[in-house]
This record gives sequence, structure tokens and C-alpha cells, in this order.
Amino acid sequence: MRSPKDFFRPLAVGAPAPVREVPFRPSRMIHFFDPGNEKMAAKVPAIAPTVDVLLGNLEDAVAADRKEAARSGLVSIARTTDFGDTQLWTRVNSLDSPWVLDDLVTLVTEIGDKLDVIMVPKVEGAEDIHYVDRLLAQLEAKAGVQRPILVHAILETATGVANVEEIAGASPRMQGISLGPADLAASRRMKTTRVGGGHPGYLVREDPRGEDQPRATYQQDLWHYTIARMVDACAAHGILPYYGPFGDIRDTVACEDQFRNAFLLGCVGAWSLHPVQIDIAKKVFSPAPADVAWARKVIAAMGDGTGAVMIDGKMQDDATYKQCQVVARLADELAARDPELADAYAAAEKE
Ligand SMILES: CC(C)(COP(=O)(O)OP(=O)(O)OC[C@H]1O[C@@H](n2cnc3c(N)ncnc32)[C@H](O)[C@@H]1OP(=O)(O)O)[C@@H](O)C(=O)NCCC(=O)NCCSC(=O)C[C@H](O)C(=O)O
Ligand SMILES: [Mg+2]
Repeated sequence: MRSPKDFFRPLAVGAPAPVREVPFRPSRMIHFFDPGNEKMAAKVPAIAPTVDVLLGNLEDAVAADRKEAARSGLVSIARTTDFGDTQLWTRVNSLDSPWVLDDLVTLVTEIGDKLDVIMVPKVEGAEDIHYVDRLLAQLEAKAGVQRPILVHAILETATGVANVEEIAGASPRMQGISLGPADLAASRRMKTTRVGGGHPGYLVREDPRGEDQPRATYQQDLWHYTIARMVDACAAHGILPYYGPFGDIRDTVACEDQFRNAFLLGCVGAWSLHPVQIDIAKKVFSPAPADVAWARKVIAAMGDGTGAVMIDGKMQDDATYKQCQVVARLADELAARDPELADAYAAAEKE
């Protein structure tokens, strides 16, 4: 094992220096598209300005005989598209697949200067990140890439969940972690057949109220434990947590609920699999204007952030001040990218 002093040293001669802090860039929605699918690829220039992150997917949902088309499609799209300040990410194939080595070699050497983040699926432990970390450093050096490409892990195996803290801290390249509920369900032998979301059978029932009285049931969140654990691991290591995919494209209401649960627990974004999910993520992962106005009111009333004050009947102290700073800072960062949101925040403050 390397000394902790070497943590921030480049892993190959000529590779760019690792980042010391993960740069926060808005990433409310990571929009997935298949770069080998001509219809989807044609929509990329129009979608780019409407999303925070565009992700060219090479892994699951791309058929085995379309892997090379997806890879070369992504190279061509990256070279010919003006992404503005929208980030370009990719999801490569899993580390045990026959495609991943060519994915990494091709993408870093051909379009390494365009790629912000590489998402690695089915990460099981720190050793998976160490492998990718060293290989990326070698390829960046070979290709003359000037800034390090960051790494994002998908939490989608039981072993990965068991090792989530060591994954989060495995490398200064670690940008964040997404929940992958579909693969995780299979790995855990859960009895669901869905991509994220709830299940009507996972419920609690109220106590008996008397003979023949109906008893209410309350559906529970299958993903609460894993998301909370992932959020803690990410926060402890200064990286960003994300909810992943919601597969019931038509159920926009439940998608919004799932995204909001993740937002409230600390996630900064989710995946959009279809254009209809882009605005849902934008709405949910941008703090509501009224909440931002409230946060600013508390911050203003709290002065140096110590002591206790009463606002509208609610006690505020150092801890609520810190929560309000989280909301206000996120609002500032999103407003800098999104003028409509900036206007909505300014209007709410005047009310
Ligand atoms: C889910 C889809 C297969 C649905 O596609 P389609 O049947 O074509 O839907 P529509 O007819 O409603 O589409 C309308 C038009 O929009 C285009 N479209 C659809 N999706 C996208 C997109 N993501 N980006 C850009 N454009 C898109 C269609 O081509 C239609 O165009 P037109 O005919 O010209 O009007 C499809 O949405 C899809 O494949 N989405 C991505 C799926 C994906 O990436 N899945 C992998 C991620 S989830 C996962 O891997 C699980 C995870 O790892 C885990 O373990 O949990
Ligand atoms: Mg998966």
C-alpha cells in the first residue's frame, strides 16, 4: 500500500496532478443516451443545453453486437458537438467484460480532453478503483490529457454496498457514487423485477382496530438504507451521491417522489433515461425558491452563525444555520448556471 503522503501524486509519469477537492458542478440530471443509436445521437445537440450532464452509455442497455458502434459513436459525437458548459460523461462496460479495456483506451486517447467523468459499473471494492486509476493515469500521460478525468462508481452489488466507504475514499479521482437499484436487486436476490422505485408488497400495516375494521397499509422505501449509507460514505470523503435510474418512464409522479426522497437525504442528482425525466430531475434537485428565501432569512438573522434566535416561532441556532448554508450555497451554484432559477430565487426573496 502506498503511503498516505503519496495519495495526491500522479500514478504515471506525465499524468496530470490529481484534484485535491472534487469540483462541484451542477449535475442534477445525468442524461443517458446510446451513442450508437442514430435517433438518440441526433438529439444530442438539442438536449445538451437543457441538461447538466450528458452521458454516452456503453454498458447495459447497449446490445453486445452494438458495443463497438456505441464506442465509435461517442468518439464522433464528442468531436463534433459543442457541449457549452454541459459536462460529458461516459459509462464504460464492467471491469470483467471483454469490452472495457478497449473502451478506456479508445476514449481516453481519442477524446480524453472532452471527457469530464468516467462512470464505472459494478464496483465491488477499492481494488476496482485502483485498477482504473492507474490505467487512466497511463492513458492520460500517453494522450497528453491536461486535467485528470474523474471517476464515478455505481453501487450495484451487495459486495459494493458492504465496501462503500473504501470505494468512496479509494482515489482523489473519485467524483461520486450512484445507486444502481436494478443490478443491486439482482445481486441481493431481492424479489423485484423493476428498475428502482417502490413495490406494493413492501409495506407496514396499522395495528388491528377492531373486528372487520379495515387496516391501512403504508408502502415503504426499498432504497432508504442503501441511499442513506451511500450518502454518508460520500459526505465523509468529500464526493457526491446520486440516485440512479427510475425505469417506469410513464410513471412521472413516482419518479419525482423517488428523486425527491434522494434529494432530501443528500443526493445532488439522478439519471434521466428518457427526455421526459429531464425536467423532473431539474425541478427536484433545485431547492424550491421558498426554501432558499427561508434559508437566506435565517442566515441573515443569525449574524456570525452562533447563538439562538426565534424566527416565525421556530428556534434557529448554529445547526440550522449550517443547514441553511447548504441550501443557500446550492442555490447560488445552480443559479449561476440556470438564469430562470436565478430569477425565481430573486423573486422569492422579495416576497
Ligand atoms: C427507454 C427507451 C428504450 C424508450 O425509448 P423509445 O421507446 O424510443 O421511447 P419514445 O418513443 O418515448 O421516445 C421518444 C423520442 O425520444 C428519443 N429518446 C428516447 N430516449 C432518449 C434518450 N435517453 N436520449 C435522447 N433521446 C431519446 C427516441 O429516440 C424518440 O425519438 P423520435 O422517434 O425521433 O421521436 C429509451 O428512452 C432508452 O433507451 N433510454 C436509455 C436507457 C438506458 O440508458 N438504460 C441504461 C441505464 S439504467 C441501468 O443501466 C440500470 C442500472 O445500471 C442499475 O443497475 O440500476
Ligand atoms: Mg446496472
